[in-house]
Amino acid sequence: MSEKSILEQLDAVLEARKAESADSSYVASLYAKGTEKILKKIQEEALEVAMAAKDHDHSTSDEDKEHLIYEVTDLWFHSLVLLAHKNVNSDAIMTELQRRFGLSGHDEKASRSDS
Ligand SMILES: N=c1c2ncn([C@@H]3O[C@H](COP(=O)(O)OP(=O)(O)OP(=O)(O)O)[C@@H](O)[C@H]3O)c2ncn1[C@@H]1O[C@H](COP(=O)(O)O)[C@@H](O)[C@H]1O
Repeated sequence: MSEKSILEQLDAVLEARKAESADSSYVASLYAKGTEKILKKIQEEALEVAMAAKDHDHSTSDEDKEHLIYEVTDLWFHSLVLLAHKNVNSDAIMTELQRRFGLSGHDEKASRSDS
C-alpha cells in the first residue's frame, strides 16, 4: 500500500478536528469562529506572503527564502482549513489543477463561462 501524502494526512486531521473542542485544537477553534474568521486569517496570511515576497525581491539570502516558504505554507494551511470547513476535499483542487495542466493560462481564461 502506498504511503499517504502529507496533504491526505492533513485532510484527515482537518476532518477529525470537526469533532474536537476549540480549547484543545487551533483548527477546531477556527471552525467554531466560522467562515468570517477563517477568511480573515487567509487575508492576513496573504498579506504576509506579499510582504515576504517583496523582501525576497531585494535579497538572495536563505533566510528570506525560508521566510517566504513559511508564509506561503501558512496561507496554504489556512486555505485547506477553509476547504475542510466547507466540506471540500483538497483532492478537488488537485483534480482542478490536473484539468488545467498543459492548458495555456490565456486559453483557459477564454474558455471560462464568465469571460
Ligand atoms: N499546519 C498547521 C499550521 N500551520 C500554522 N498553524 C497555526 O496557525 C496560526 C497562525 O499564526 P498567527 O500568529 O497568525 O495566529 P494566532 O495569533 O494564533 O491567531 P489569531 O488569534 O491572531 O487569529 C498559529 O497558531 C500556527 O500554529 C497551524 N496549525 C496547525 N497545523 C496542522 O494542523 C494540525 C491540527 O492542528 P490543531 O487543530 O491545532 O491540533 C496540526 O497537527 C498541524 O498538522
